[in-house]
Amino acid sequence: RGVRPPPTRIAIIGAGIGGTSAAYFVRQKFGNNVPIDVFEKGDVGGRLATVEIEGNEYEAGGAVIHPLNLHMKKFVEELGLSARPPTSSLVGIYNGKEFVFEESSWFIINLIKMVWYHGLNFPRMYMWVEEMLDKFMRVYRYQTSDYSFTSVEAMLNALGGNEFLQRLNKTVDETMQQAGFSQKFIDEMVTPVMRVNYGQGVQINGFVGAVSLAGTDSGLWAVNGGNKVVCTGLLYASKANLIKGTVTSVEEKIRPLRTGEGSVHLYQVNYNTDSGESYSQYDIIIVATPLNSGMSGIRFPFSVPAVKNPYHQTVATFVKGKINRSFFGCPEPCSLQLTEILTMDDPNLFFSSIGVVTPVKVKTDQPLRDSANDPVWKVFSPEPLTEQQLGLLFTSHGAVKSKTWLAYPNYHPPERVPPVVLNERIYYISSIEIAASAMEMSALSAKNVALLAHHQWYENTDKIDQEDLNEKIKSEL
Ligand SMILES: CC(C)=CCC/C(C)=C/CC/C(C)=C/CSC[C@H](N)C(=O)O
Repeated sequence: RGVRPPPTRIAIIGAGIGGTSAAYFVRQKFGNNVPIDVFEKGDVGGRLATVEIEGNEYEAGGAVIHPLNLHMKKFVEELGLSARPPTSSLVGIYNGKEFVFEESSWFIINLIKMVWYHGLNFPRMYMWVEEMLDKFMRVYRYQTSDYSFTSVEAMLNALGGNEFLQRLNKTVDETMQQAGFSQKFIDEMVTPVMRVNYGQGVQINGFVGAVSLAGTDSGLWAVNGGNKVVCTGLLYASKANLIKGTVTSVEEKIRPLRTGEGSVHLYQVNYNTDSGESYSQYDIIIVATPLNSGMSGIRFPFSVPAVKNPYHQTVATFVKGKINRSFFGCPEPCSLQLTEILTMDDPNLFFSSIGVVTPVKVKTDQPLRDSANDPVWKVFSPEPLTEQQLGLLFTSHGAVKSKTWLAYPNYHPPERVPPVVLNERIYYISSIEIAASAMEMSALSAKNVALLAHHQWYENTDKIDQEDLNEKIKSEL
């Protein structure tokens, strides 16, 4: 049997972090001669977007990266970009009436407060998250050795066995209660973290809950110039062809071979651009945009399971102004120095968090915070803020800009996980988001899909869905 020729053309739908990292990994795997088309109806970067306020740009979507997110780290290094540390903040937790926790600028005071209010819940939480993170890190070894998975479940199982799989079936509330965390700690500390990171409380699944808690680790960072520059960089490095258009449908086409013997099965991507309707044909299609209702609207010649639920709406509103400290129970003159206010679950609260943000570009000649000027605050809320609500949160304000996102899945365990393989040679990167939506999750799903597409094309089955991978890899070393 001869070696199969490479695919004639590969399509990637979506130029967010999933789609652009797929272009990068597909180029690595399939070589320089395969044409890659990337379709994008909006801006390159997708949900990694910025908002401009008075000449500065601020992260409006995916904002933070964990120090152990190795794909994002490598992209930044290889693209010659640089990291920007997040601004230090003083965090307060607000229950709708008063603060249940106020961070101090003194480490020792925070330590005493934490132990006083929550006993050993804090250190235990860090250990709990670190244990999961340790297992999660196995993915990098698997991928470096070219192993791939045909489903999110198979990947999670290879990383953390049944424990990881079970995280998708229970809420983070149940999971943490069963692990012995106090309900007071879950309500006062865990819920606010879920609300700021995923706009939802502790009813989200235990896996995304742990990822969200990893987002409280120290050393988080972002990309200097904006996280979206990783996407433009990856697209450029992959030498893919960007098609600015909306994909409307994918059709299957059977073309008889010229020799008269047999036929080839191709996929036709139909799309609209400013110059009208068009189509192109491909051997492989990678879908890197959520197919959930109200999102992409692409029609396929088959049904896609588990993508019925719409994504969760989150509005990011940027306000340059003076926060109304008396709204938070501290009438002027008020010594409240908090720069990040997270909230507990309270049906009367119209926002989930409010915090000071700094521009995405590090300017050496400008202090990160400038006391002469009002800071820019980012407010997360489920609905756009009304004038009246802005008036409650700010005593005075200048520029206001907002961005409404369908940001991440509505998490409702037990989760129905969408497939990674939608059909023969059609792959779905965004299925990973039901486990957890984060930049690194999309990047690793993209690498998995690039490996899987390559192995399936060249019928390399010994690199797909291998059992006991952790042990197998150890014996290979
Ligand atoms: C399994 C565990 C504990 C971690 C996996 C590693 C990982 C993906 C860490 C990401 C942590 C992080 C930066 C969380 C922030 S939440 C995502 C947020 N919505 C955003 O994208 O900004």
